[in-house]
Amino acid sequence: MSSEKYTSISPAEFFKRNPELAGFSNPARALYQTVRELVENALDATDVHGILPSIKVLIELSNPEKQVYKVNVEDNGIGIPPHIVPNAFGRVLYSSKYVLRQTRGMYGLGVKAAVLYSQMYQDKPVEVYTSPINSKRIYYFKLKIDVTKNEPVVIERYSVSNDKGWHGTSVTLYLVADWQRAKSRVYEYIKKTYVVAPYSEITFRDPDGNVVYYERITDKLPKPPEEVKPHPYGVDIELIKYLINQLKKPVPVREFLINEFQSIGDITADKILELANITKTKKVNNLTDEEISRLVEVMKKFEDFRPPSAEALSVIGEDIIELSLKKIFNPEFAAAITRKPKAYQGHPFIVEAGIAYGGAIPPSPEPVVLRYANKIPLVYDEKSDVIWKVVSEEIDWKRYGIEEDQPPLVIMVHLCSTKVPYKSAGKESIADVEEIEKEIKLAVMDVARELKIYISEKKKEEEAKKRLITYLKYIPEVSRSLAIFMVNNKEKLNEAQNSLREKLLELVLKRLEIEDKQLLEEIKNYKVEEV
Ligand SMILES: Nc1ncnc2c1ncn2[C@@H]1O[C@H](COP(=O)(O)OP(=O)(O)OP(=O)(O)O)[C@@H](O)[C@H]1O
Repeated sequence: MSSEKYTSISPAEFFKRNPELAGFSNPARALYQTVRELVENALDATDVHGILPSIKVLIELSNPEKQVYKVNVEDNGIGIPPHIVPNAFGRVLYSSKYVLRQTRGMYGLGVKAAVLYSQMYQDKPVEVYTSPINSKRIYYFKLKIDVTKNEPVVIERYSVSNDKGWHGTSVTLYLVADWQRAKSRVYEYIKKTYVVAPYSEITFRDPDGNVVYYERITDKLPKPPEEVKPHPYGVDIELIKYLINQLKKPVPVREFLINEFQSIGDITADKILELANITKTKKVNNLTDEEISRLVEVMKKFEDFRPPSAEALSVIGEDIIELSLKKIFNPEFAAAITRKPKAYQGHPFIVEAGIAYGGAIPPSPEPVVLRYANKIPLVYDEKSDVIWKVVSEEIDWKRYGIEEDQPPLVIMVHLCSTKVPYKSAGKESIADVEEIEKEIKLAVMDVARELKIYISEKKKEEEAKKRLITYLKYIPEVSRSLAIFMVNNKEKLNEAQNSLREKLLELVLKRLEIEDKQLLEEIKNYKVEEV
């Protein structure tokens, strides 16, 4: 007889048992991941809603004996309505981001995974202060998660008057962590976050008391993403059933298609229903399972839909990428490209790429690859990411004029989508979806071509300079001989010699088509005295 025991566990219990799936695999990574989840929520509560972010991050050693660290992140975002707070922080898989709009968050897990990790090894609850926009009160909550029930347990709550009109959220978590091992990743994460959001102001105080302040360098916020309806290419049977269940009252299937999906108008709805052999006027609640299945099949194969709307996406933009690359790496060359929107399985996506070369970039056997997804810098698991695969395996850099064994090269790639295909809930690497891989390759090739032009022009200039220097060496001697030949008056000899020098120099420069103004100046100054 079998002695197997069958039980079910709650989502909270599942992530408590498997914290590594959410990125909490050890005390160092847990600290990094906590900062990340809080900062991402802070940014989602600001830039996505058209607010210029001001974010404060603080990490402090709270109990040296047990290595308990306090992490506090405060934002000036939209705040959280008080009746939502307990679930937002205490119920795994509860989110405001299960809609079709590009946000950093998408699973409804991040901050709860941090709370779960926090309460596993120390006893202080999570603390939240929040005030929604225009709220007259600031609300305070202290809570934990009941892991078995996947429910918040509110330990303390109160509210105070919001005299100064503050809005935003401040979250404090305590966790057993390893700052020394997390340090470089936390710094890297904050810096890379700021790089693609230079419209933010970020203050970071670390446990050693060091304060870094990233000032806002532009007030220009990227266009916030808009919520969109699902695209028919992304449809499945369960989605149709879900959308039908969400309706306040049953409507005819034709109206349902037009109202609930993007890219379906009167004519397209008629065509789809004809192909699926469903009566237009049939109410959706009367559709059989077989009819829904036929409808899905037709929608997936229908070729005349417009591609998914890119309104739901918010890119970083070529200007900001180029500016940031120049600011951080101080290269001799930088370029960026934002490609046109594309789609995979009904999800719109855009790939952006940037390249920086030379200057202060140190030579390295492998290029430095900066990976971003929905404006989140991806810091861990580089080698398992499709971006790495494209940059290191699919591009033949020699074809783009890079001949060094250790090129001073930085490649930046940003994927934005309403659905980023992460490999795990820790959101550190992107899966190799064919359409996305192809776009990444095209984007990197676009910027690499610009680099190729730059390198080949630079080479031409350098060769010309070398030739020129050879010619220049002969100019004084040639002009002296010619001058002796031309004038017999000793007093005029110098004058003639100088004028011949000038003319010969001009001729050589013209013949070599030197156009680089700086180089020209250098050569003119270099001329006679040094030769
Ligand atoms: N600082 C904040 N300001 C406003 N709302 C917040 C803030 N932090 C959390 N929330 C709300 O709490 C919800 C849950 O956050 P959580 O980090 O658990 O998941 P998520 O951000 O939705 O998705 P993901 O798991 O992918 O990060 C968010 O969807 C948001 O509505």
